[in-house]
Amino acid sequence: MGVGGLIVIGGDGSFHGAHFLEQEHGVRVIGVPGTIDNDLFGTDYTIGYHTAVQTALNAVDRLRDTGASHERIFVIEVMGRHAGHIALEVALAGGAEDVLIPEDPRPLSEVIDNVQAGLDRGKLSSIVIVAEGYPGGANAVSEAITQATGQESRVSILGHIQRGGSPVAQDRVLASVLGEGAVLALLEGRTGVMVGQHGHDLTYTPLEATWTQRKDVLRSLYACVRRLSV
Ligand SMILES: Nc1ncnc2c1ncn2[C@@H]1O[C@H](COP(=O)(O)OP(=O)(O)O)[C@@H](O)[C@H]1O
Ligand SMILES: O=P(O)(O)OC[C@H]1O[C@](O)(COP(=O)(O)O)[C@@H](O)[C@@H]1O
Repeated sequence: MGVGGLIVIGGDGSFHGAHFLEQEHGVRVIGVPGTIDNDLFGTDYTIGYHTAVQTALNAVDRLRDTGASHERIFVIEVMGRHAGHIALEVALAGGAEDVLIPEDPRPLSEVIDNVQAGLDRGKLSSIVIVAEGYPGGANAVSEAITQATGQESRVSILGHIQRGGSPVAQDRVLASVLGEGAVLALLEGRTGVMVGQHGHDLTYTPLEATWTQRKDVLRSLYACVRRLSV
């Protein structure tokens, strides 16, 4: 085909295509992780993730104003069909009362107890962050909270605004570092790997491992959200 090398930016769908191009046509390929979900094995962070978190957090800050002034519970749904990375960071940074993620479909009674405990202590508003992939999404969570506590709650589904806009500095830096790493990898003769970053180190993970292995959410963050939401 006359293609010396190909750098593919994307997630597991794009990497599947890149893998088959390499296997079936001998094209040298390097993957660069790009997804707001941050759910790719082989890198601490993916390009787009930090921007999506910041965008969602800005929305949470705005919704908090109505929550406080109107004394309401807000159930805010963030993206993440299969992953709770965005939800966890938004919940922690946004001071949410609780967070629900697909990796841990715990019973809603726990969230209700948490919200009720806040109400009993005189809290006038609460924020619950729900990742899109949690069963039933924000609507189911809101209905259950209202039914159990008798308090009005409002749902806000942030949707596709989380996947666009001007990237935050962390994403620009990450994209620059990984982009350079991908070009250098090709020049060094590497192929069939995704360039990622662990701490300050660049790493190269076989493309197949990025979809056969799973990156877990940071359990320490999850525990921290729940400890701080008292
Ligand atoms: N198994 C596959 N083989 C070849 N190409 C694929 C495969 N899966 C996805 N693709 C291609 O990769 C593109 C991006 O995949 P998609 O799943 O939409 O996004 P992402 O790369 O973020 O996972 C698709 O539009 C499709 O053309
Ligand atoms: O409705 P769409 O366009 O399929 O997008 C929603 C899905 O894409 C994601 O935003 C991930 O997108 P990217 O991997 O392209 O960044 C998921 O969180 C969500 O489930």
